Amino acid sequence: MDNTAVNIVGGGEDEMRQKVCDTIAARAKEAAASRGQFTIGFSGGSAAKMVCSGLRSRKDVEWGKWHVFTCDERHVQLSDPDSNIAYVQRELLDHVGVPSSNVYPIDPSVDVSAAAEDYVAKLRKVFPDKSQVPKFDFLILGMGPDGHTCSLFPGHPGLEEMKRLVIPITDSPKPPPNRITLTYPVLNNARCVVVIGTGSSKADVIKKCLEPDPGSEEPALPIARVFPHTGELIWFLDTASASKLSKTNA
Ligand SMILES: O=C(O)[C@H](O)[C@@H](O)[C@H](O)[C@H](O)COP(=O)(O)O
Repeated sequence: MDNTAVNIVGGGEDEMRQKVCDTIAARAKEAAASRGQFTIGFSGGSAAKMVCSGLRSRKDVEWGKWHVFTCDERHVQLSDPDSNIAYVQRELLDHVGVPSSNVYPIDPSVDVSAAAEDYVAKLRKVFPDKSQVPKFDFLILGMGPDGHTCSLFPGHPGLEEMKRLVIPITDSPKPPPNRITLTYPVLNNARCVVVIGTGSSKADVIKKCLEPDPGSEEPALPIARVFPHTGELIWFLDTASASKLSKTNA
């Protein structure tokens, strides 16, 4: 069953923000009703900007049921402008009622390897069954022009990690170099993954992912390896980032 939906939103950033946030609010309502909580992972960059600004004023969300993680995080102090969770805290969580005990920052006081292990322990507070890979209700992913997502970069050994849930990265080509990131076992176990792609700089990589050259022998790009086993995969693209897709998609 192909569980991928490609939504090309032609109405500009505001319409895209509205559609993405409507999707999040709907999945959050379903999760809260059926499981009593909503577990979500934020990526950094433009996806976080779009989602935080779009969710901040919503009144149809049970914020007390949310558990907020980051799909990847820079290994910096929480006061550092590069901190993904600090951005989400400042731009969204400070404006709504998510309990601080339900927000999971990294521990920047330990080295990046220990921070990855600490993050697994934080995941296990919300997903305690160690026989199961954590199953997030919702993950928000961005992608770079090189096809990276989270802090999983082309050609990086982390792409092959199939056991650890979180790994340290010390050579990120996107600064800063030291990060932690969820791995594919977690990404592909989610109930719903949204990929947000905007701007012409992403057009080539989106074409490669969604309309791959059948004769290509290139390894799949990191964002193209996101394919939830049973969950939904929803791409939200604007017209600029979708501009190289064939007419049947665009
Ligand atoms: O922490 C990070 O750097 C992000 O999680 C990263 O994976 C981001 O999502 C992409 O680099 C796209 O960023 P833009 O959408 O801002 O280009």
